[in-house]
Amino acid sequence: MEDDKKILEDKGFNLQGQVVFENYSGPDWTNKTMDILLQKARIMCSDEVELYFAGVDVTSVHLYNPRIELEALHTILSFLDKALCSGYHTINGILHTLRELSIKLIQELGDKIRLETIIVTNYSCDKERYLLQWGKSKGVRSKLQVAYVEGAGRGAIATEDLKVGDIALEIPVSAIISEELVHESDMFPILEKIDGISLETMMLLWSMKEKHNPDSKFKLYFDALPEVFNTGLSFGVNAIMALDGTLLLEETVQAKEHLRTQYDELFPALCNDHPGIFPTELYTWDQFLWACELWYSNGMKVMFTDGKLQTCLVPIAGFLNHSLCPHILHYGKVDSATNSLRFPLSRPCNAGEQCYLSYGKFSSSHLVTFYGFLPQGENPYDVMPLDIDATITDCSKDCCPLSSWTNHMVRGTWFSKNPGIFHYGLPPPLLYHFRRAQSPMLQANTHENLETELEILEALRSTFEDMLETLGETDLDDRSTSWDVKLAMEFKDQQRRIVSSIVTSCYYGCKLLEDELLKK
Ligand SMILES: C[S@@+](CC[C@H](N)C(=O)[O-])C[C@H]1O[C@@H](n2cnc3c(N)ncnc32)[C@H](O)[C@@H]1O
Repeated sequence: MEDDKKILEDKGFNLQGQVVFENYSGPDWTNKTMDILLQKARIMCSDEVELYFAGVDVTSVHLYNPRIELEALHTILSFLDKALCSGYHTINGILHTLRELSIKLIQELGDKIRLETIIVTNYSCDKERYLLQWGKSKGVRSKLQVAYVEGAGRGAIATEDLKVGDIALEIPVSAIISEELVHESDMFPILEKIDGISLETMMLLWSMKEKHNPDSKFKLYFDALPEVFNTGLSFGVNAIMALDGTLLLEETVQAKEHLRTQYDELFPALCNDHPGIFPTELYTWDQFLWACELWYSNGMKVMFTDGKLQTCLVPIAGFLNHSLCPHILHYGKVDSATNSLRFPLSRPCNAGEQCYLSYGKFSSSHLVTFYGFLPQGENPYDVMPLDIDATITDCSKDCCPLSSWTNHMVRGTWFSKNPGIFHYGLPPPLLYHFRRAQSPMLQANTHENLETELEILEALRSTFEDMLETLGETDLDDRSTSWDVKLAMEFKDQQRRIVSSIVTSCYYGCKLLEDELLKK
């Protein structure tokens, strides 16, 4: 993030800087102060993708990414809470007023982005209820219940109105499936002798057998797992063919090949050498793939109190679905006071509403491959990497913050607020790269360079038009087919929409430039 820091400093933002409250009087003081705090916090919470698309205009970051807005408001709230706890008594009133305003803004943001959850009523949730009861007996505290929700399997529904900071779910470490279990198992002495095998793979092999163990401590957890996962790793030939023209085709094929190689390295050898511990019928390729999908779609990174980060399966928390602007943003660190994993709310969730988690800042291609779904709403992390030789501008690294980006990408131009001349809704570092490539001595975007601009935009338009052609037309006849073809086609539609937005933006950009040139 060194480059990002540089961009911030160039904009006059000092991340380490103290917040100084000045002139706390006047009717609009609270709103103005909140604006200043938000500008800082948005930048602090921005990731490389947002900073790339914002270019030097980092203050615009929040407009298109509600998740960053939520993180920023949350950062402010934590800062105010800390300040209130540390007892700056003279300004307590001000801090409280700002705190109330942050809570109000978080509430308003939640209302704006609320997703409707349709609960499917004709599904019994017996297995899930048994698991919740088991959890309670193990010390799990939950303000969530499980229901079948349209389009996402099971989901977690708030049983009461939950406020910012409330703990929706608390799981004691003893109810988490972690490495400890594989260490204690009879497989460990065999597995630890295998060269290069990771603890994650050991856990995966352990879970394949434990799933069938009638005496397992986690039996109710395994019983409540889906029989199939329907991720991109299970795509059939037709779905893979439907991905033709997208990068996801190669990604899914490679991911599956990688897993197949891993399986072939272990089996049938382990079953032949240790049939008592690795029974052949439990270690088929299909069951291996099921376990991979389980760990990819349900595994959670957990930081334990000894500082070790492990991928774990967390019963009950595994019912939480993902959202682009979730209720639960910060989780995954075991609380040392309670020795439990807590899931606190970053935005309110009303009783009966589905409570969402963030799985991470993932692109749709990642979510399709490893989780098997496309999130609702516009995903700001849906970026297409561009294979561009960025070394042309490398020599000018220090002159302009835009030159520091070496990996270029695009996303839907609807995320940009600036379709105007010299911007065209396209990422500023990408345009900068092409400008420098065309005319290395270029100092600024001026009307002298209109011809160069036009050449760049025409070249970009032609590249993305070719890409659109490669993606082909939507085949509406295939809509009623299997889940995998449907998902692959929805993904491709989304890719088409992104590319098409870029073509349209280039087209309008060219028009703007032609009009300007006529005026000259
Ligand atoms: C950790 S599990 C969540 C619980 C899951 N729905 C279930 O029934 O077991 C992750 C899986 O839930 C589904 N999922 C999560 N978020 C989703 C969303 N926003 N839309 C559709 N499916 C989602 C995907 O199938 C994903 O692989």
